[in-house]
Amino acid sequence: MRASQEDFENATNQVKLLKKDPGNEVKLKLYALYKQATEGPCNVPKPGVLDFINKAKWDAWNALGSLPKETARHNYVDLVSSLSASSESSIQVTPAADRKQPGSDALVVTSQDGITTITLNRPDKKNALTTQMYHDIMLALEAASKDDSAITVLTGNGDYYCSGNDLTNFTDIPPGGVEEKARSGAVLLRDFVDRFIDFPKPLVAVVNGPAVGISVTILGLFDIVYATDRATFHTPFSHLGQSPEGCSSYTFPKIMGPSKATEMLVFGKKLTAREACTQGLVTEVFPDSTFQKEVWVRLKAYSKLPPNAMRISKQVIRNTEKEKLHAINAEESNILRERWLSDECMNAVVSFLSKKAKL
Ligand SMILES: CCCCCCCCCCC/C=C/C(=O)SCCNC(=O)CCNC(=O)[C@H](O)C(C)(C)COP(=O)(O)OP(=O)(O)OC[C@H]1O[C@@H](n2cnc3c(N)ncnc32)[C@H](O)[C@@H]1OP(=O)(O)O
Repeated sequence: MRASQEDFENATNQVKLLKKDPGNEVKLKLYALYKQATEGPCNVPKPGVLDFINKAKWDAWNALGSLPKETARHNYVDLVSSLSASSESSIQVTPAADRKQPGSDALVVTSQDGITTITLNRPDKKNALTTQMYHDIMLALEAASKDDSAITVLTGNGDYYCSGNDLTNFTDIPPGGVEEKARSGAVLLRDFVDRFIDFPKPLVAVVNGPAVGISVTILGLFDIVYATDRATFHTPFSHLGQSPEGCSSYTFPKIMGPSKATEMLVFGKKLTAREACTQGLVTEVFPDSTFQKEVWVRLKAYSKLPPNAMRISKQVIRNTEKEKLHAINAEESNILRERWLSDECMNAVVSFLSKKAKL
């Protein structure tokens, strides 16, 4: 049965209500079908190669060739209804019954033995952080701060801990354009980092493999960092035309001294786990073969200590710096907002997305 104009209009409204970001590939498909359904075959000039967002949109629309408007309308309605059926948050929570239930599984939260564990779960993308995941991590931290666990852990599934910001986050441009995107990205970054600054209980990173970008910089806000000897720590901000975040412009010089911090944050020097431990960013390194076993035995023992005493002691250690950290976070986020609009940053993202460059 063909979709009516009314079905089509309902579907365009339904898209705005999707709870889960369907991802850039699907959004491009929706865009292309919408344009084809309303305007027919692609009829605008091809954008320049550096205008990669509009070029991706143009490519998607142009790829539909001479598909009839009616068929495009029908395919659009079908696609939206399949998305609505599966639209939930990307946070998966087990076994605590009172938490939000899963739709997809990019983030898994478990609570056991007095430990709430937040696991990045996109191993095929090296646990790169999508916009949805930033939001879900904030929700998970909020819930963990109030649950009855004593300790909260962040870790990754698969061979990577986290490859940092998902670079395809840059391709999803709102109607307000790139300036609007950079503005909302900076707000998201600031909110995200604020949650780590304010987190009230002992926060532990279990670094199960290489860590990149923001997953490294926020380590300065964790109370303990355990790493496998396979882990590396890489902040290639200059390579990406970007600048440090996660309060690392303050925490790294404080932890390792300004010149070692400069090697990492300005020159993008990648540290091994042992180097990171020597420099104080990592608390302890374990052989990969016994990493999980040793770390979890240790954490289970810690989680049996009186939770209120641990919480209060953490706050005594951290609270004196909180105000300063919030100010630094605000400043770093502002500076990054401008960096994201620079040619240096755009070119680096284009290179990665066109598979020309990796770190
Ligand atoms: C204005 C926009 C604002 C947006 C929202 C802002 C929110 C806050 C932002 C905070 C600022 C953060 C900064 C950072 O984190 S900078 C660091 C960014 N990360 C990178 O540059 C890493 C890029 N990835 C790589 O160089 C390599 O993939 C890597 C060395 C990590 C692994 O190489 P390897 O050869 O082992 O594996 P593959 O490259 O084949 O990777 C497997 C698949 O995973 C995809 N992948 C990996 N990392 C990312 C990533 N960061 N973003 C997107 N996709 C990633 C990779 O493309 C492969 O996918 P396919 O199998 O589909 O090809």
